[in-house]
Amino acid sequence: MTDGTGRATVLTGIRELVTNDPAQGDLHADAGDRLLGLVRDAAVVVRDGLVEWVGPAAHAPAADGRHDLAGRAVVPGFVDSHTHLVFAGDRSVEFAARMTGQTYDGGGIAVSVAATRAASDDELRRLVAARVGEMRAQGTTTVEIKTGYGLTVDDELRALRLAREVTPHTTLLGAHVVPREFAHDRGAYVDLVTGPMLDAVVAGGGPALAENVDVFCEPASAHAFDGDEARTVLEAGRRAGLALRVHGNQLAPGPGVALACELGARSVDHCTFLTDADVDALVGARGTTVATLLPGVEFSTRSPYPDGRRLIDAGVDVALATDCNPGTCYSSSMPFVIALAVREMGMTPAEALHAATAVAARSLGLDRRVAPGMPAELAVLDAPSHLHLAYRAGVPIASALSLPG
Ligand SMILES: N=CN[C@@H](CCC(=O)O)C(=O)O
Ligand SMILES: [Zn+2]
Repeated sequence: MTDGTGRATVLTGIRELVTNDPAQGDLHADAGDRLLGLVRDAAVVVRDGLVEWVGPAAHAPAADGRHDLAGRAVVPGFVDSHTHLVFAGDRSVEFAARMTGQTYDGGGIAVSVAATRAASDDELRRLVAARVGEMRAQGTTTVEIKTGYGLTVDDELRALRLAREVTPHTTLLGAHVVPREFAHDRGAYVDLVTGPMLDAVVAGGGPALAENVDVFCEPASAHAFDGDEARTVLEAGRRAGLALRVHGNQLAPGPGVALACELGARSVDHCTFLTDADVDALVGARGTTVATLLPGVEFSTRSPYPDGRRLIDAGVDVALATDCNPGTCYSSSMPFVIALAVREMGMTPAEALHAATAVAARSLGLDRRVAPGMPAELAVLDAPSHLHLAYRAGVPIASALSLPG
């Protein structure tokens, strides 16, 4: 949306505009419309990639150019706050085996590690660009990318550099699993991650290659990290100046959620198996720690879906993301995730869209409102309202909005 010309473009013909800004919405509207700051028959003025004006079309100011959306809905661009896009190789056979009853335990990650280590920079660059393009074509305008398929200092740094070519929102996931070569000395691998690997990520005095550090905390998997190991990784990441994220409670109840809340992580992701105490911890961490639900994973691993309704009713901040990765969910589609959240997790269409934009953004330290001064990160729906995201599941109605140059 940035043309850098100083010219203002007015977007017209917007049947429904979702702003995520309650100040924009109608105070007498229903709860969902208020949550979304919904404006009907709206206009938006954009200049140099920033929103300059938002409101009813009847009051739109004059602009240098005009872009007519012909009755479509416009929503904030989706924020995919949990992905693992830097990988090579194919694990479709593992997916097919799961569909006939095999369970997921993280063991297949080693297959992606081997293929990713063997790939050239150019091959990985091409794969990442194709995946980001696929996301943009489905309405995602912001993406977080984790490492985790390198698991050596050099391979993890390479993944971070490649990720940084497409997004500033990068996450070191050196503690994804214990690589095979360290299987008999897990402690030495935790030492590598918390020592030389983190040092290399923040070396040089400039901005770190990663914004966040993450850990797959899952005592139910021999491959992932237990609570003590996860705490060691997260505390080292925090000392290095990184924000914290956690893969927690994906395969079974465990310490991941409690640890994330205790340490003030920005997000704890998956949250598939939660105890009452975990829900209480998430309620207590509201405003700091977001529960990021990844229903594409439950779909692709034949697992029970987390109870989004229960979390929202309890007052937890709930975000949605794809977790696009070769093992547990090779889908880049935020509309698919929204449809699953509505169909399978008891979330309303408004709550799901808010979770996929405003709350996911907050988990990255961002603000995803459509309001004056904000980046014009918008998605257009080939439909008259946001309800169609779940209603027309599987139909490619969403795309990132690009203004004609
Ligand atoms: N659970 C850990 N990591 C990924 C899966 C990685 C893989 O299987 O390749 C996830 O978020 O689900
Ligand atoms: Zn993940």
